[in-house]
Amino acid sequence: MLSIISGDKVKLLDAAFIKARQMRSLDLMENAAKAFFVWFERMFSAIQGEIFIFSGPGNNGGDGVAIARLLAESGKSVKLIFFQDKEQCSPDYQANFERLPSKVKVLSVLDFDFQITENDFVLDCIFGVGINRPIEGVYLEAVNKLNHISCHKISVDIPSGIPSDNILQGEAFKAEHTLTFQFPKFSLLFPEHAEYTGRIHVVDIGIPDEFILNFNEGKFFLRREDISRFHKKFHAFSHKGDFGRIMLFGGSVGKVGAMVLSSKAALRTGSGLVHVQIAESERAIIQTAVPEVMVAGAQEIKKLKSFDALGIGPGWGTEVDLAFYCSLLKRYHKPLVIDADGLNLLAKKPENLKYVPKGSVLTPHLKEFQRLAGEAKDHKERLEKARSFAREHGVYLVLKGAFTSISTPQGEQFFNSSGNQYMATAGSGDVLTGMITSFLGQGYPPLNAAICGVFHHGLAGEMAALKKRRGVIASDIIECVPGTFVELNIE
Ligand SMILES: NC(=O)C1=CN([C@@H]2O[C@H](COP(=O)(O)OP(=O)(O)OC[C@H]3O[C@@H](n4cnc5c(N)ncnc54)[C@H](O)[C@@H]3O)[C@@H](O)[C@H]2O)[C@H](O)CC1
Ligand SMILES: [K+]
Repeated sequence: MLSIISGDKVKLLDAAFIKARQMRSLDLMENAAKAFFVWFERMFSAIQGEIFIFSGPGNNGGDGVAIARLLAESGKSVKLIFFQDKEQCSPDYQANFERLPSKVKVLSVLDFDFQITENDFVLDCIFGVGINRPIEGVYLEAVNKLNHISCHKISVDIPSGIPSDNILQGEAFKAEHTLTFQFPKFSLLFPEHAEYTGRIHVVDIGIPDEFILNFNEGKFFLRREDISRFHKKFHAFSHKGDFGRIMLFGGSVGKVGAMVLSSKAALRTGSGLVHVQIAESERAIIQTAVPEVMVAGAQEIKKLKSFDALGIGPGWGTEVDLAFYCSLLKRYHKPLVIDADGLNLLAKKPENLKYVPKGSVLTPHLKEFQRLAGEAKDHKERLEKARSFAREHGVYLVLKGAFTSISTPQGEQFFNSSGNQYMATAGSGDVLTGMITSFLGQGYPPLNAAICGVFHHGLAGEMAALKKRRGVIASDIIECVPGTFVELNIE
């Protein structure tokens, strides 16, 4: 799992690593440039056009100079555009400048005519994590011009202008791809920056994760290779009971589809037995749509404790009897999952939050979270609120969106990397509720259930989008859930 550390710690990390390995900072810059080069060759194998590298005065600019050398040596046509005289640039920038082959054309931004065409590439190496104020003057002018040119655009480490841990003030370079070193910089995960970052790629520059862990501030980035360790292993002698008995509450009149999706998703995630508690009049619908599901009667509701997990909220409506809801929360002492109207009802009467069993998983989207925790001025503040909320109420808070975050009662935050924009479709959240409840019912600790639920849900969305793109609907995501276990090699 990658640790996400703040920009001002990156310098400390580099210094400590260089010292421990007895290497030079220049060598680390070379690693970064090589990592870029390898990625670039893989992504854009048959490039036509020229490569324009815009290099600022710091080490981000230094990366750009080293990249210029590697690309030129591999036969590409490269122009390096600088902003400051060499003497005013960082020592590693200067050292790389000395090593530039003569075939790299070097010119000042003041002399550059910005004649860049569609097939050309612009590499943005103006500022990295060392940016300490909004860009202005020649930098702003160049960024504005580049933002109006149509060509391939790649930011190195972070789009220039965006601070590594804060919301952008002013303007920044708009990239099609951002190749970030070692771990995604925190601000790359903010929705406010989506139009600047383009697709985000993380490349290793040789600093082991365990080393970075020393600088960790409780933020982690979840990738495909991290997921199997959060899974439980089942064996040939496992029986239906081991896969859990769960009960889902929701599906008011006209919204029974939410329960169809949640219950189907739970079954596809591996639940042994799924009961649903829905409006009387809607029973026939669910039993026709999902014959594997059982409808709960008064008996089951009485024996709530015999269920391994509960999922509350999809399509429940806000007319639910609050006394009934509170009695569920009070009578059930194990972690459960709350979504949609289950959350809206808590937002209406926040005093009932105290009845939510500790360790439960709450899965609001941004609007539902706002109802629960109040307005936030930006995503950074929203994530802070999510962290405090999880701590204060002793729950796992899954804040849904791109890079869904999971905040823990201990104050950690995990950011998910799977999924895509096509999952923003009706019922997608109901699917996630079913999946997390299913994992919880299979005996996963709540954090593991949340992590596996969120990652597999996103991966299923990616698989569904391969053939359907914006035509993906929630049922397609469910159909792809079993394939995610195959894809990640989970038994
Ligand atoms: N471990 C790694 O991830 C490595 C990353 N590398 C790269 O180095 C940069 C960070 O380099 P640094 O020199 O600290 O910062 P910058 O290049 O971003 O530039 C700082 C430079 O610019 C001045 N400055 C800051 N803001 C402004 C502004 N708005 N206008 C004008 N000037 C500004 C500041 O005073 C400094 O002089 C990282 O992102 C990676 O790309 C290394 O290559 C190796 C390891
Ligand atoms: K940059």
